[in-house]
Amino acid sequence: MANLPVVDLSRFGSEPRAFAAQLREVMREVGFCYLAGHGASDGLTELFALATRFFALPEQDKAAIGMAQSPHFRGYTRLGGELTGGRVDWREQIDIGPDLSPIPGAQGPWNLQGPNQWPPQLPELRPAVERHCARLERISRQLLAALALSFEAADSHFDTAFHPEPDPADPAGYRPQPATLLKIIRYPGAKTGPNEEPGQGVGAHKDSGVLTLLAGAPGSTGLQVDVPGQGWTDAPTVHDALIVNIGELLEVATCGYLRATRHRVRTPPEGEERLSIPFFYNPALGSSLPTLDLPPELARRVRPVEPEPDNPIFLTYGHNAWKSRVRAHPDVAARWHSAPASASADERTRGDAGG
Ligand SMILES: O=C(O)CCC(=O)C(=O)O
Ligand SMILES: [Fe+2]
Repeated sequence: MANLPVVDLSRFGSEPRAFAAQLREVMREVGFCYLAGHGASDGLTELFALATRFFALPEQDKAAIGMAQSPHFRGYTRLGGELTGGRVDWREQIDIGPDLSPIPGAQGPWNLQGPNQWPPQLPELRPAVERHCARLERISRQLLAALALSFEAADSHFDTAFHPEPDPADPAGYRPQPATLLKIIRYPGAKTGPNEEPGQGVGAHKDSGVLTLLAGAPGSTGLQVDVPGQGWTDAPTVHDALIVNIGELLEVATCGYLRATRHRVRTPPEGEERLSIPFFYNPALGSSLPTLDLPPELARRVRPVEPEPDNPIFLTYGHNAWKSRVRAHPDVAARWHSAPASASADERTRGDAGG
């Protein structure tokens, strides 16, 4: 049963305008949908099987690739090792990004470029992740092309933010490419008392980037979406569908026409677990998403981007991601980076972070 709208990507080829308009309105009204017809299901069974094997490894093997060892916020985070909204999340996870060399002498957000940490016990993991990420990157590009079209912009409108030309002002060693992030996550079940709310798997948040494509393992429960006008709504895994939502930067780039919607994961019941693999499609670290010039009939329907003074949005992707990473993993920040989440000229006045 799908509690969120369903859109079918296979329609984009045959009826691009109709598909694009449907996606735009769904991402305006709800900010979340199930995506069918995406063709990326094949690798997921294998990836979830590898995830199960990874999480079953002894604690010391998982700790051997602990994020605390990575100035680039890559690797394993143990249960309770992450915060959202200042509260502990009850999940364990591996964070994986583009596997690149660090930028020599990097400051602040430039530290987000760097190598991953892979578990030596599972040599199959890296190729499986890389295949999955390549597929999801193609799907993300299609979705952004559709959204651009739906606002009467060129389908390539957003591409420069993801694949910018090298700029002489960039730090030496910076590789401009999409700063994607894949998380492989396990939420263990826990007992709740008769009048107790389930615990915080991950606290309520909006994603800080552009697009998120989430795969849940079959039967996994616990994801909830704060659907406007409806409140917290369960978003169970639907066979062969990805869950897609937009992040803060796309809300800003569409002047609030599209909506970044809050979501959370509640701890599953005792004896169950949730496995999920979200893929975050983000611009290059040094890029910001170009704002769309909305056609007049759509411009009349924009909404102000809600101000959230505690949580500014930084338009340059690297700054916005740095804010979220430093908040979510203060131990990593304290060990490697003395600088706080950097304020800069491109600060906006709204936002919430997580993911
Ligand atoms: O695990 C999930 O299903 C959701 C994860 C999430 O929202 C996030 O990491 O940003
Ligand atoms: Fe999220």
